[in-house]
Amino acid sequence: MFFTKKPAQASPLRALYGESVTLRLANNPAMKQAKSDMVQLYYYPDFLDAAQCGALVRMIDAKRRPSTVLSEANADYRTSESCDMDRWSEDVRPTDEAIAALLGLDPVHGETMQGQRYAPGQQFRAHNDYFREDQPYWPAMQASGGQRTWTAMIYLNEVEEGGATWFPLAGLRINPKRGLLLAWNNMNRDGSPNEKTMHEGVAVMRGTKYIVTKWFREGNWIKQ
Ligand SMILES: O=C(O)CCC(=O)C(=O)O
Ligand SMILES: [Fe+2]
Repeated sequence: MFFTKKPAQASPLRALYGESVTLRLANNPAMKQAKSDMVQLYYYPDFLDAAQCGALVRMIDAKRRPSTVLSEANADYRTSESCDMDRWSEDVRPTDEAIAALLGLDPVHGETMQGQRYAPGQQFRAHNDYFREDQPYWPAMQASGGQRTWTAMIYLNEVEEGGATWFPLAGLRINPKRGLLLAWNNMNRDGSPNEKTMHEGVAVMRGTKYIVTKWFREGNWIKQ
């Protein structure tokens, strides 16, 4: 008997999210697309101002705890500290809703925004944000809204050295800049997972890196 790896599945629903968000971003003059045939990645400089970034940094500092991952056993895989940002709080909600509106997605698809803090030496090793449907965690993810489609992240400060977000397979490397938002499609045009979206939060060398990340699901994260 042979066990073969199941080929990545195309999905009309995920393809539709790819297409609708792409159209929306293409019509936003503040949004710039990275030059890559492999990954659909967009930049929006100064999406948040200094005061908004500062408020989020203070919240992360107040609530941070060691980060977790779904399946990598390796202890140094994600060494940053994270926290969930309360989407109903008056300090989080406007940013949370602004990100969803920017992408043209209903906020119910958005997971709880995560704050992350990286001290010198801390990193988030190469990974894909989408879920692997052959993993034991998948049924639980399916029940909480299914596959991740788009990722949005915002750098909340400048880092003295290190801390880039690196997409080694797509040849893209983005340096942290306060207020800069990145958004990328984790899927291919046909809605299958795009392996070329593999990325890494490169170790910080000097300074501290603060970001917020928001992952969008194909289904509803918030149950109505
Ligand atoms: O820290 C970074 O630059 C990347 C963070 C990241 O990949 C994530 O939060 O999914
Ligand atoms: Fe990621």
